[in-house]
Order: sequence, then structure tokens, then C-alpha cells
Amino acid sequence: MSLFKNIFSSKKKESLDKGLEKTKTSFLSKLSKAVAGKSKVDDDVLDNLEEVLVSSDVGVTTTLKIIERIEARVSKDKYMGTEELNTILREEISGLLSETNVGSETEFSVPKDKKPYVIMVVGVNGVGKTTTIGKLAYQFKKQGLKVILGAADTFRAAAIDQLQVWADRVDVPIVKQSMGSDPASVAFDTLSSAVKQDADVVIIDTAGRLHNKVNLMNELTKVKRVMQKVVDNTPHEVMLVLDGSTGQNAFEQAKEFTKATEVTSLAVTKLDGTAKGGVVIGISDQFQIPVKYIGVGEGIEDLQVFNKHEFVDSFFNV
Ligand SMILES: Nc1nc2c(ncn2[C@@H]2O[C@H](COP(=O)(O)OP(=O)(O)OP(=O)(O)O)[C@@H](O)[C@H]2O)c(=O)[nH]1
Repeated sequence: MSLFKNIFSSKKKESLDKGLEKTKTSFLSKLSKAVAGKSKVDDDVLDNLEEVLVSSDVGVTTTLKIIERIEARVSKDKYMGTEELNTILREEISGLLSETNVGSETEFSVPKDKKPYVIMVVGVNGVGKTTTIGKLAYQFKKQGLKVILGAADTFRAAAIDQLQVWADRVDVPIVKQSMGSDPASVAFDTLSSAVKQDADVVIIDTAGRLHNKVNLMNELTKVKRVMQKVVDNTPHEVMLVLDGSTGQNAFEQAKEFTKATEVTSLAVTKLDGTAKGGVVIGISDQFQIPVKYIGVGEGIEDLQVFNKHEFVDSFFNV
């Protein structure tokens, strides 16, 4: 590995460790309480562990899966000391994440055979959608790719303004219209402009009003249909942004959005500043949709490509 890559990975690790600090501290302290005074993993310890995982936002279904696996190991090995629990939990969570086809990437990238590569971003207000688009544009631009943003969240003027702020910050072009205009028309203009300018990546912000699912579904369907008039088979990626700090709410939003449109990737934001980072484990396990990115801070560099091995390492390394 080159020196540059080494420096980069250690910076990434540092920022991931820092981002997951609250989740980790809370999780490990609950875990040590769960085994306090016990030398062997028994039914009581497993019950406590179940509570720890559920209260760490791993989600009930995924928690039960993990508990069942540990139970099976305990009954096979006959004896398991509580001091081994951390290692065993780490192995089981790693194993669980390895079974899904997610989180093996380590670098920001877009397929080279799709130009422009079109990402449509969905998610409710306030989850960090605009920030994630800005951070992503920054990463792609850093690689020398030509990026264009489309402000198709025309429902609120603030959404357009915020995207403009990020476009200025990253220094990439943005296509926008006035508030209230047709999002599909903005998407059309953005793609046309991308084709004309020979852009590599297009990121389209859309409104995510969940209070009326039928409207949302119709709107997203229309945006997609209109995009396809300009570039075949677009969007190539529909990315749902979820706020990790909302824990179980993020699960609910994932369920609702996947009903309204075909979501192909997830970004989980605000993992720093929350103890609910376990949500990434549950979401990765339960939705057959890759968590591609995680937000670990408000800064422009604070978006990471989600890698399950790095995540589990950071989670369990004390
Ligand atoms: N700590 C932290 N804050 C974040 C992260 N991602 C976004 N935020 C903050 O979350 C707030 C909302 O982010 P926006 O990007 O404006 O959210 P949005 O989903 O576009 O919401 P609207 O603009 O209201 O539609 C901002 O204050 C961001 O700085 C993250 O990974 N960590």
C-alpha cells in the first residue's frame, strides 16, 4: 500500500472511530453490565444481551438472529465464558453482514461504463440529504470527475438554496428552477445539461414528503420517466438517505420509501453524536439494499464509503 493510501486509511479510521464513539461507549458499557457478576454465558446473559442489542437500535429481527446464533454456539461448545462474549458477538455480527452482498467497497466510485452516471437522492427533510449530496459531489470532484447537481426538491425554497450553497462550496454546476416548479422538468434540464457538458456524474435532489405516499410515488415515477427521455435506464442509482440518530424511525422510513420506489442504495447519516449507530447493522441485515455511505460529521470530508469490516472493527476495538 502506498504511503498516501496509508495516510488516507488511517485518517478514515480515525474519523470512523470518532464518529462511532458514542455508540461504542454506550454499547460496551451496556454489554459489561449485561455480564456483570457472571462467568458463563447462560440464559440470563443471553436475555440481557438481547436487551442490549435492541436498545442499541440493532432492531428486533436482527437481534433475534444474533442471539440464536450465539445460543447455538453455546449449546455446541457447552461452556462459553463471558469474557469471550465481545469476540463472539463481533464474529457473529461480522458473519451476518458478510452474508449480505453489502459493504465491501472501500472507495468512492462510479461505474465507468455509465456516463453520465445518474444518482437520484430521496429521503425526508432534515435527514441530511443535501449535506450528503454535497459531500458526495466533493468526493467525485476530487477524483477529477465532472459533477452536476439538480435541485429537483422544488417543494421548499430553502432546499434549493441549501443545494446552491453546497454547489458553490464544492464548485460544481447546479441546475435549478424556481420553487414550486415541476421536479421532473428540473431533472430533465439537469440531464440535458449533463449530456451537453459531457458530465460524469449527476446527482438529483428530490423532495421526500412521506405524508402522502401516493403523491410521492407518482412524483418519483414521473421524475424517473422524464429522465429516461434524456438518458436510457436512468436513474442508475436511487439513494435513500436515512438519519441514523433517529434509530427505529430510520427503519420505518426505509420501509415506506422502498414501498414508494425502488431504492438501490442507502446512506445513513449523523452516526456521530448518537448512540444509535447499531442501526447500521440492522439496516444492512434487513434490507437487501446496500448501505453505501455513512455520515460521520457535518464537515465536507465527513462522508465515508461504508465498509462492513472497517465498521465492525471500529465498533469492537477498545
Ligand atoms: N453531525 C452530523 N450532522 C449532519 C450529518 N449529515 C448532515 N448533518 C446535519 O443535518 C442537518 C440537516 O442536513 P440537511 O442536509 O440540510 O438535510 P436535508 O435532508 O437536506 O434537509 P432539508 O434541507 O431540510 O430538506 C444539517 O445541520 C447538517 O449539517 C452527519 O453525518 N453528521
